[in-house]
Amino acid sequence: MPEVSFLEVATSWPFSHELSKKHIAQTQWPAFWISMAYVVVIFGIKAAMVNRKPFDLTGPLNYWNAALAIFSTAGSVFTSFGLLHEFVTRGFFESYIHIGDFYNGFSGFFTWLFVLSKVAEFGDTLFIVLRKKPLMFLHWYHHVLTMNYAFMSFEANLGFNTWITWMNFSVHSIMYGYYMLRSFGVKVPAWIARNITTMQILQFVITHFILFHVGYLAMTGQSVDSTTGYYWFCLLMEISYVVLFGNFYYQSYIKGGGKKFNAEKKTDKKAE
Ligand SMILES: CC(C)(COP(=O)(O)OP(=O)(O)OC[C@H]1O[C@@H](n2cnc3c(N)ncnc32)[C@H](O)[C@@H]1OP(=O)(O)O)[C@@H](O)C(=O)NCCC(=O)NCCSC(=O)CC(=O)O
Repeated sequence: MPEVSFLEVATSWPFSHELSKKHIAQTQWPAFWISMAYVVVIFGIKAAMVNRKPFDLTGPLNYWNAALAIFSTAGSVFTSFGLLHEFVTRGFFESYIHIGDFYNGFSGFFTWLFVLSKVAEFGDTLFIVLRKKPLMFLHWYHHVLTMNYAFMSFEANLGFNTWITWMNFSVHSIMYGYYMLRSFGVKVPAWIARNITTMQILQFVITHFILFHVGYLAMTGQSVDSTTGYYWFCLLMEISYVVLFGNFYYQSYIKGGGKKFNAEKKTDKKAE
């Protein structure tokens, strides 16, 4: 199979879903090995930083978060149009049962970039370890698994990936907006962080409903655009995210008044 370059896909017009699939198919294994190297590198840096002062990376972090916030917002807008087109032309349920035009045109272009951006998002963790901020299991586990799911499942033309892409872009536009404000030094109230965590959990819960519906249709012998392997990969991944983010929510906002709310009270007192 001839190699397909990034530029070839990026400049294909109208956007070619088939070409983007070839591109992701040929990069999915390098991406897998990058994700393994990522784990080694972040823990290596974490260990190397033990006796060093944290780097002040405020400037680069501002640009990083701003870029990801802009990219996610653009992705959210274009995939919203893509999904809306599916609702109007094929109906609400069909938008996740079978694939239509979503992977073509601008929404297809951004979905392809979405997959690739999952490798770029590893950069978040570099900032965490170099700035000596706490590295949560949830964080690196989520980054590794989401990236591999996005790359591996792209070839399978899954109906429900349209919704997953759109929801994740939309939540990330707000999440990176939040991180951007934080790195700019803006004091964002804990209730806003709580609402963002709620939105993250909500996207995983909605995906559960979609998967249950698709699973029910498949079990009753109806046609769905899914495969058994990727269906279970997706379902188990989503279950683990609900558990981990649910626990994060409990620790941050509920247990003993909530870590984030308590930290906020402390800084408010100091400021008085
Ligand atoms: C409200 C949240 C978005 C963020 O909660 P956090 O506890 O991480 O947030 P926080 O306010 O305490 O910020 C932690 C510190 O990280 C800095 N920080 C800045 N930019 C960052 C970036 N791009 N990635 C990670 N950390 C970053 C902040 O400035 C802050 O540093 P300082 O203390 O110096 O100000 C939450 O819902 C969440 O997702 N928590 C899980 C942690 C995580 O890694 N999430 C992102 C990947 S998960 C994801 O992406 C899910 C999805 O797919 O939807």
